[in-house]
Amino acid sequence: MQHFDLAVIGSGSGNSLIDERFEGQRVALIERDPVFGGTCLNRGCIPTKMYVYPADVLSSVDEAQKLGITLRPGKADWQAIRDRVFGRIDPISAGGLAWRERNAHVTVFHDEASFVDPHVLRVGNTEIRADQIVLATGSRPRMLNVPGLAELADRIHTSDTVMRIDEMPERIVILGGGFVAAEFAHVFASFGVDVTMVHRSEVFLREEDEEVQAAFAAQLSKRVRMRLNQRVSAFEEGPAGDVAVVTQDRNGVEYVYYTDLVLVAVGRERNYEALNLDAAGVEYKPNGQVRVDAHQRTNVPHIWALGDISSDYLLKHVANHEMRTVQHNLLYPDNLIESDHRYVPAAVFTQPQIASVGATERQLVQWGNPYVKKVQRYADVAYGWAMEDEGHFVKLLADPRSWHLLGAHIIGPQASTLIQPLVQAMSFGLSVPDMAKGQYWIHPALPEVIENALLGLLHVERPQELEHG
Ligand SMILES: Cc1cc2nc3c(=O)[nH]c(=O)nc-3n(C[C@H](O)[C@H](O)[C@H](O)COP(=O)(O)OP(=O)(O)OC[C@H]3O[C@@H](n4cnc5c(N)ncnc54)[C@H](O)[C@@H]3O)c2cc1C
Ligand SMILES: NC(=O)c1ccc[n+]([C@@H]2O[C@H](COP(=O)([O-])OP(=O)(O)OC[C@H]3O[C@@H](n4cnc5c(N)ncnc54)[C@H](O)[C@@H]3O)[C@@H](O)[C@H]2O)c1
Repeated sequence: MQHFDLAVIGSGSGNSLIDERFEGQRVALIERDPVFGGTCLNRGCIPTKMYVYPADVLSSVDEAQKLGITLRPGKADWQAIRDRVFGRIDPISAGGLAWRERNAHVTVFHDEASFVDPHVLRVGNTEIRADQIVLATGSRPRMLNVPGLAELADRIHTSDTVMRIDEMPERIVILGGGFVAAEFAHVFASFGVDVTMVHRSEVFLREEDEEVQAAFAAQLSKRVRMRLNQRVSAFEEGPAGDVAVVTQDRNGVEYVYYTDLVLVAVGRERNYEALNLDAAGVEYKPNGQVRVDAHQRTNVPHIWALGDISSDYLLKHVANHEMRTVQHNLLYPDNLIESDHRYVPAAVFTQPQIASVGATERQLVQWGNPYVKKVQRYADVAYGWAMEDEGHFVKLLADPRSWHLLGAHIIGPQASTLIQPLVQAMSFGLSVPDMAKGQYWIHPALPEVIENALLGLLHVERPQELEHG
């Protein structure tokens, strides 16, 4: 049996872990997918944003009129966009694998890994032994278990497949109301596709602040049909050889949506089943989330986990952070470090963009935390005037005793960029007055909307009990 110092399962964030500092070790890297490099590179963050950018450019035509310019409505060449995206990504994936296979200290296995015992993995038809094992097996799209799925499978897609289709559909039904649904709704609507979003609950983007949710629904509903509180009950062949998506609302009333293509975007499931975790005694939650401590160590001391398989956050920047924790802890076992999950930001690259970090107002109310809030409109700062902005804002929540930020929520252009100084302030404990007044803010740049939100916080009325404290 081949013996390794380290076995890493999963070539996404797991692959990045194996840097030159592991050159003295014998390392096994195991990947079951013929495509190397994991979700973010091949079917997640990167290709989606490469579709979002042209969607942003195309949809800017709608903004032009109010600025006094006339742009001709554009047209998306699906095949050109698709080929540009994957013409760039596929060689990166293939090149990454080729480079890895040339590493003398790394053996790449192209097979599925499962535990035989805490130190032994079955990899295809062979068994290997490793002193340390890292689980980085990620997640996959959740599929709905609905009649008609198998028969119409060629037209029912997930985020794994929809970006590679040959022709852009005229109509698409998107099932779900989370990040994936929101981003693809923007992409397809901007490309001129007739988009219907069907969601089983009553709000889109359930984790976001309520004011952001409301603004998002109001703005996206101008471009796509949004249907709430409906569950899919069947997929059927439609009269025109299309797909009939049959849904039911909470009162049992049935609806039918005819479409050329369906995108199922109802969340993700962790890739834990094939690992046979019980054979290693590794603890996991009923949904497959592997339990880890702050060092990213499972209950079995030589088995570590990172990224979607174990994290509360299915985000690449979190997977990368956790990867660096595991990397350090493998290299310096006498000086273990912890992952920092205090201020994890997220951005939804839809239109309008959304970004957030920290608590929502709803959470602060639930927790009974005193807070002050300021909602600052883009439209009230100079750059917002230049943009003739409507409906976008920054919402800040702060502790009126310590003046530390508790949450930041942005909906509007460049939200994913504007949030970063707020993440920095929260991470390093910068107070609202210091951040607002202790530095220059470039005039008349868009971050003035953050500056004004911070200054505004200092002027809102504080809860009465604090005035006398
Ligand atoms: C459409 C989409 C858009 C996204 N956009 C963003 C974004 O903009 N920003 C962001 O931060 N995050 C985004 N994400 C989330 C991000 O892609 C993931 O959080 C991240 O890629 C997880 O990385 P990972 O290393 O944990 O897993 P992965 O990258 O999924 O890697 C896991 C690998 O393990 C392999 N594997 C699984 N089981 C086994 C086994 N038993 N044996 C061998 N190999 C196995 C899999 O084949 C896979 O290659 C997006 C996700 C999706 C789906
Ligand atoms: N920009 C980004 O950072 C980005 C982009 C895409 C995805 N992601 C990550 O990937 C994760 C997965 O995205 P997602 O949109 O698939 O999931 P999600 O968890 O964001 O949303 C899933 C939605 O589907 C609904 N749902 C769940 N089960 C259902 C069922 N059986 N029937 C009908 N509806 C159901 C949920 O209510 C929820 O609204 C995100 O949570 C995020 O962490 C990040």
